[in-house]
Amino acid sequence: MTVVALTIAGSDSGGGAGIQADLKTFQELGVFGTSALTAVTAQNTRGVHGVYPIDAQGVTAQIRAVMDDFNVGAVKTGMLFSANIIQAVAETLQSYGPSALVIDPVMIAKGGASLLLDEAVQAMKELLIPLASVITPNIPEAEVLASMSIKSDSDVVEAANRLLKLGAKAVVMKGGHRRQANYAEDLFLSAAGERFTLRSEWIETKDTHGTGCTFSAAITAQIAQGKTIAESVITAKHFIQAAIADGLTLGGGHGPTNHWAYKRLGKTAGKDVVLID
Ligand SMILES: Nc1ncnc2c1ncn2[C@@H]1O[C@H](COP(=O)(O)OP(=O)(O)OP(=O)(O)O)[C@@H](O)[C@H]1O
Ligand SMILES: Cc1ncc(CO)c(N)n1
Repeated sequence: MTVVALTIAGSDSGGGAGIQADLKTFQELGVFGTSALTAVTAQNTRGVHGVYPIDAQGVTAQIRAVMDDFNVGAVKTGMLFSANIIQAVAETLQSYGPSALVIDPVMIAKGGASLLLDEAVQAMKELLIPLASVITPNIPEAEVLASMSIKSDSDVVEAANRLLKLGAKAVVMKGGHRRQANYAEDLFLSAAGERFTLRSEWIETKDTHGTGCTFSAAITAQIAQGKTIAESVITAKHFIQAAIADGLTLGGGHGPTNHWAYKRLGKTAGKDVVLID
């Protein structure tokens, strides 16, 4: 049976992040990808040159078109831009009953451009995060959502617990903005009490455009295929490690990761990833 996933996110004309990264990742992991566009960005590896949001009604209509016609196994959200769009997404998804929902709370692109208005943060916390099967903030996003600064390991745990209190069933605190010696470490915590760290070797590269989108899309593809949240996060870490390690060196700025690497490498993909209880 063909498994279907839906991404609700922005377009990256440069193809490394956003909806393009999501659809490529779904494809590589054997899932049929559908999409609802929230905004068009004029973007490349060097930065974001313009943001053109879709109106909330248009976002709702896209989600309805997909949900009314397909049996969607899992949904992910990326760039949502405004409070209006967040409200439309939350209400529309809820009207179909509970879905497996991965929230990547995208806020700022690598070059510093804002992909979420300040006014939208509250809507994200109140309307969307309570629906999350798992939320995958990077450290700056976790600081905003948990209203605290994150410096130490215990801050990471405290912020994760605050996000669980907002209603997410699980959280992955991504470590790409908080290098630990030679490692990139992501902390997984669930409301049911599971906890582990995924550690991989830190890769020296500037080609990290879209790492977060790719990682959360890989989680979504796995959940759609019936894996548990924890299993999905582990596979996604292998996927992103392989994709960063085999970066494509395209463009003059932060190049995209390599979505082909995971499948090509087979069992050796992300082989340095270690799970620490
Ligand atoms: N240099 C690196 N080496 C190894 N793993 C990395 C590196 N940078 C990021 N990662 C991993 O990539 C994944 C995404 O983390 P990151 O914190 O970069 O997300 P992000 O900031 O949301 O990405 P983006 O905004 O570019 O989409 C995590 O699993 C993280 O550990
Ligand atoms: C459209 C879009 N979504 C997400 C990100 C975050 O990487 C980006 N740069 N662009």
